[in-house]
Amino acid sequence: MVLCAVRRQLLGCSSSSSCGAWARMLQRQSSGCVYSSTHGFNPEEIREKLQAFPGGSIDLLKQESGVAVLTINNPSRMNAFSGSMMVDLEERVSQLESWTDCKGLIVQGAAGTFCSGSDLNAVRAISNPQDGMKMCMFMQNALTRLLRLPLISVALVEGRALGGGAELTTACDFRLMASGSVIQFVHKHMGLVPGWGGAARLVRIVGSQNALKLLGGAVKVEPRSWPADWTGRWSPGGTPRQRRVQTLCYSKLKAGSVNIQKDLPQ
Ligand SMILES: CCCC(=O)SCCNC(=O)CCNC(=O)[C@H](O)C(C)(C)COP(=O)(O)OP(=O)(O)OC[C@H]1O[C@@H](n2cnc3c(N)ncnc32)[C@H](O)[C@@H]1OP(=O)(O)O
Repeated sequence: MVLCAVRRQLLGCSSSSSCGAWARMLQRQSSGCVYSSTHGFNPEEIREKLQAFPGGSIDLLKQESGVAVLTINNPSRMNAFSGSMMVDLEERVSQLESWTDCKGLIVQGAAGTFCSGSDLNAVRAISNPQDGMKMCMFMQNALTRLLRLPLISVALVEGRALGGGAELTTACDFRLMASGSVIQFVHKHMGLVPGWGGAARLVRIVGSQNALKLLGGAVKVEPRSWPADWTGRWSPGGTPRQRRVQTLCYSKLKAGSVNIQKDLPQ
């Protein structure tokens, strides 16, 4: 029965309302973290340390439509992630994991920009490599769980997505870029590698050659230079999954909360 339900879901069956629920339940069972105690990782310990760097918030709006909106909210620092926001993110992901009716997720930044990555003040204050590593493990776990949520997720990029902000966009199924927006893996300027798992996810999205170019050159990705199949920008064809997310995004965009990118249908 389980296999049958999965198969029906894979075949795009929509006749049974329980079909999607089954698949979501199974996917939820297979979701999990990258790092656990077997890797010497103690989330409670790093949570406590991260809370010492407060500021901003990660806000979750659960809409009756089953579409959730996750907002990175720290405008005075261009939505950089403070330590407490990292803990917030993990909590919001847990809330989404237990919201079984959630169908779609929009990840956006507050006040017209997406996210400028890790809060550099917190990064500097986490002064030893061990804690830096634990912070990265914590974020990799949270973003892996975000990506594995059994729903369609889209990063709505307005303004800049830099460093960890660029990595965050790779933890969504799709990236939708407003005109004038930029995604840039600026890590190399600081002698860093993407510590939030963004490099591995980027390879899956754009392939290893393109990922090397984007990471090694800190190339600015702008809406026109980011091919449609990387972003999931509107196109008449596409897979049923792409069409569903496009419809979802379009209704959100029509509602007026972000600027409509020129190449979206009017
Ligand atoms: C594994 C994760 C690795 C990482 O994410 S490392 C962080 C990577 N991100 C960055 O390097 C971005 C650094 N920020 C910038 O380049 C610029 O601030 C940015 C985003 C282009 C915006 O430039 P402008 O529009 O000129 O605005 P601004 O520089 O005056 O910034 C406004 C206020 O926001 C602050 N801010 C921006 N990004 C921040 C960050 N990541 N951490 C901490 N504070 C940050 C900035 O310091 C400024 O604050 P204040 O008004 O001077 O008090």
